[in-house]
Amino acid sequence: MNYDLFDLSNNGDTWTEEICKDALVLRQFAVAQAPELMQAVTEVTTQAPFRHMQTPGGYTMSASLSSCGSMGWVSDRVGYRYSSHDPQSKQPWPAMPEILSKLATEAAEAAGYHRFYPDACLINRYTPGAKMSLHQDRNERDYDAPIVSVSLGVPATFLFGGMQRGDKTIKVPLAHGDVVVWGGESRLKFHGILPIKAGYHSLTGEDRINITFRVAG
Ligand SMILES: O=C(O)CCC(=O)C(=O)O
Ligand SMILES: [Fe+2]
Repeated sequence: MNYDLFDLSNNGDTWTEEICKDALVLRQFAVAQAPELMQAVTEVTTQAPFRHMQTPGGYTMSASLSSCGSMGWVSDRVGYRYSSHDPQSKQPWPAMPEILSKLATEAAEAAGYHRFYPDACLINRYTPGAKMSLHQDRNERDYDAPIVSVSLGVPATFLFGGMQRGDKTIKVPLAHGDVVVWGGESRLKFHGILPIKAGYHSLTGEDRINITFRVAG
């Protein structure tokens, strides 16, 4: 099997696994709060609905997305970037609900990153078959802050690679409530999501929801 992450700690309900240096999975870290997190996601996406963005290369992303916080990630024919406004509504992105920012700060702390205060929260929705190709998160202004990424609903296989697109990848199964935190030497590593298999979760239906926190600057 290609999956044997090193178990760093185990507190019974939640445990921590290392993908590689400076990349951790906090298993089940967000399970207890998941219903409230989903409620916050629904509040955000009522104001800024999920949409499929265009890539600079002219493709349409299979995951649909929304954002909250002072900066939101956008993609169009011009490129990838952060914007203070939702290009669809021309309004500022919805404020980041406290339950989301607090969870992000706590998860970062649990992974050893102190004082992580994200200004950008990207929400990805994957329906069956949707995926995210290997990419680096590199539109943020500085790379000192980690990325905190929360999985809800239907499971996924996360690919985590190296500094080059062609580097070998590790397959990491992500379940409802798992949180991945990567920073330091892993901050710019390529990662992606394999096509989501058909499934069902009582909180999200057929979807997988991913909430990704960054300091965009
Ligand atoms: O859905 C995920 O778990 C990863 C999302 C991601 O890599 C991103 O939004 O940049
Ligand atoms: Fe990413």
